[in-house]
Amino acid sequence: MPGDQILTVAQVREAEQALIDAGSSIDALMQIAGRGAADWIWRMAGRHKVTVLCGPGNNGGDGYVIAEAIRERGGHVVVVAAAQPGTDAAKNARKAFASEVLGPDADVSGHVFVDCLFGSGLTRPLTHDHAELVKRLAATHHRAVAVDLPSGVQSDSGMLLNDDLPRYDFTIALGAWKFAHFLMPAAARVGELRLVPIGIEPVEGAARTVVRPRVHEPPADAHKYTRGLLAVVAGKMPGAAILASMAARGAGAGYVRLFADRMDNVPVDVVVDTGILSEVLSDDRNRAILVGPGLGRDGEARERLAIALADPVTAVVDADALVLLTPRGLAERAASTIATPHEGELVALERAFDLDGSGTRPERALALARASGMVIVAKGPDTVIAAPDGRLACARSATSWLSTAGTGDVLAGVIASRAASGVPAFEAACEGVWLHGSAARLCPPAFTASALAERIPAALAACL
Ligand SMILES: NC(=O)C1=CN([C@@H]2O[C@H](COP(=O)(O)OP(=O)(O)OC[C@H]3O[C@@H](n4cnc5c(N)ncnc54)[C@H](O)[C@@H]3O)[C@@H](O)[C@H]2O)[C@@H](O)CC1
Ligand SMILES: Nc1ncnc2c1ncn2[C@@H]1O[C@H](COP(=O)(O)OP(=O)(O)O)[C@@H](O)[C@H]1O
Ligand SMILES: [K+]
Repeated sequence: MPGDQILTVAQVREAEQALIDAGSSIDALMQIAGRGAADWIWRMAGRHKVTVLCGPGNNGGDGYVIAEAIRERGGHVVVVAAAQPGTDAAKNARKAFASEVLGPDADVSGHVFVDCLFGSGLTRPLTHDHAELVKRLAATHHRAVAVDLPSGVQSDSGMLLNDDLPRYDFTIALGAWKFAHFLMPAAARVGELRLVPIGIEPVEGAARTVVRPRVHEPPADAHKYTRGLLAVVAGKMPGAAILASMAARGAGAGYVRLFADRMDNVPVDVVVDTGILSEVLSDDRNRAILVGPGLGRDGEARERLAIALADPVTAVVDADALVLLTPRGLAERAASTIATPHEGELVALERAFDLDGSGTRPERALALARASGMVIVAKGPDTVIAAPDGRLACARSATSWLSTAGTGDVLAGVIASRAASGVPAFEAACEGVWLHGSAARLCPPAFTASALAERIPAALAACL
């Protein structure tokens, strides 16, 4: 779906050029983009006052188109020009706006502030005057909407080029998503996201957003083994593996078997095996294995990890196992491996695989995926999933209530369950991330990891 793709500035330019080569024009694309954005703003503002701040480039051009579209509908709209239009398309859009344009010193307030100062063309920090103007207008309006990107944000990295930029209620992406819509720190400022399509074709090799998976009911003749047997390897602190098992039970696998030393404190519907790990794993009905939550980091943990990685099924490697993992430990693996590091574990893995950790989060995740041969789920407020073959996906920011102990164990369990259900590694990782974020939305505030695990089936229900 072209609507899922996330493009770099260079990819957007190339894609827009392809549309122009095929007979369109920048002016025509600006009309489609601006009028599409105006539809969203109209829904938000109705007849309340809208102030559009226009910059010198094509983002400013979009602003004049938006203002004219709202004016034509009878809305109350004011344009503040931070600078004169500099591109031909922006000049044409300015000419077509049939109302007054105010200078940057005008004292304006209103309901909705629309930021069309700079978009993807921003290459350096906003000047002091521009930054102050954006902040002032955001403060004198009830709601703030960024068109394409909040001004002051770097499109490809999500970095903020200025301090102290406003937070927006909405960001309306034009043509395609940009990385800054998903990557921190920008992702914390964009608010709700909307996309206005302008006819951009699918771009080969483009990153994608994590979207709701399509999940099918088990076939009529399904039994627990055909739905997938998942082995969860516990260790020193069995609580984490129990949590992962509980989450896994609700994410599709037919049978979750926990390998642990003890049977106490385990919910009745988690099956525990206290046998010898290599024998538990030699069961050829196993479809996936999860190792790491609560594993510990001693010699026994190392041994359990080695046995798990020797198993010829998809492995999800999390928590302590990520710290113990070495390139040698993966050398013999033929089956897929999915690693789910948070930032600290990502740094440890980069060191283990001799990577310098430079670049944006997607670039780092891709470099690690290529170097290690694993699918990398770089989790955090801006979760990124990368595959060794170059596929890349970014998740929409999930609720920050997820920042509580044990939610990572839940994520690992859900991904492992999707893999056990027969979903290939990269897709299982994306599905797991989506289900995890969606279950979190279904929880009340200050939820616990076990409450999150209990909501996984409700999240799954939305995918049927
Ligand atoms: N190219 C196209 O076909 C379309 C582009 N569209 C819009 O065009 C935007 C990109 O337009 P532009 O490339 O003109 O870029 P912008 O409007 O984002 O920026 C304008 C120009 O300002 C200069 N500049 C960069 N940083 C600056 C700073 N801190 N202070 C002062 N000047 C600075 C740069 O030379 C840049 O090209 C997109 O974000 C989108 O809103 C849409 O209208 C859809 C069609
Ligand atoms: N501020 C945040 N916003 C959104 N999601 C978050 C935030 N902080 C953590 N998360 C998510 O919560 C989970 C935390 O995992 P992790 O750090 O491994 O915690 P734990 O080890 O306690 O289980 C990850 O899925 C991560 O993406
Ligand atoms: K903008």
